[in-house]
Amino acid sequence: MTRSSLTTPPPDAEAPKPLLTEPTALGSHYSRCFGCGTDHPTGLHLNARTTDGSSVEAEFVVGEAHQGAPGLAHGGVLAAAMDEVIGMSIWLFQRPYVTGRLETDFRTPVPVGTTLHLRAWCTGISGRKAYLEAEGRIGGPDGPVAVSAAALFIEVRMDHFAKHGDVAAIAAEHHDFEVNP
Ligand SMILES: CCCCC/C=C\C/C=C\C/C=C\C/C=C\CCCC(=O)SCCNC(=O)CCNC(=O)[C@H](O)C(C)(C)COP(=O)(O)OP(=O)(O)OC[C@H]1O[C@@H](n2cnc3c(N)ncnc32)[C@H](O)[C@@H]1OP(=O)(O)O
Repeated sequence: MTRSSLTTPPPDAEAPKPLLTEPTALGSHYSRCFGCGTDHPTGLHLNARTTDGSSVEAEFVVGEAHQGAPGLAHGGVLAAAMDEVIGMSIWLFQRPYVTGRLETDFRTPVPVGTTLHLRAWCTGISGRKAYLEAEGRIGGPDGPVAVSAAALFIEVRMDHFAKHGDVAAIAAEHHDFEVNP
């Protein structure tokens, strides 16, 4: 993976402490999310889980709706898969983050019909900044890496989503979320 200094953890970065100790299915954080929403008609439908509390695994089956060149996955869709699985891997620590920067390496073409085996993990946290990496392998979980990514996520307050997003949709799905805490 080629990554810039912006997505490389500084020397003072700390490893996050796992909260989950049992294998756990993570589910969708929002039914209409392009990455994980079960109600999204053409989304990625990632169904992620963790086995160790500090990394996430999921599969993405590249469909007709995800093409760029005929018969091949669109690079932006592959980047979205990286973004989503990385977002899930930092959500493991139950603090809200958003993507600040996402760097993606496209190593091999990914044909429609391919199952991409995704994995993401955190390489360090420093203040509000979380440093993360992800990869997508083809042919199996240990197959060749087709796409890889490094990211900088920034911790936000929960009201970030209410302030900038759809409060009614949040209220409908996140009953434990206080719009005006
Ligand atoms: C309750 C309903 C909500 C439910 C969701 C809740 C939680 C999440 C739940 C589940 C998650 C599960 C799955 C994951 C889901 C999705 C994955 C995809 C995630 C996304 O797809 S999310 C959408 C795309 N994302 C954005 O929509 C961000 C837009 N943006 C901003 O909202 C601001 O830009 C923000 C907040 C990032 C920063 O703004 P800010 O004002 O708070 O802070 P500031 O600018 O001071 O930055 C602080 C320090 O970060 C450095 N920094 C910032 N950006 C940088 C960059 N790009 N490169 C290098 N360094 C950067 C600064 O240089 C400074 O560094 P220093 O402290 O050293 O000076």
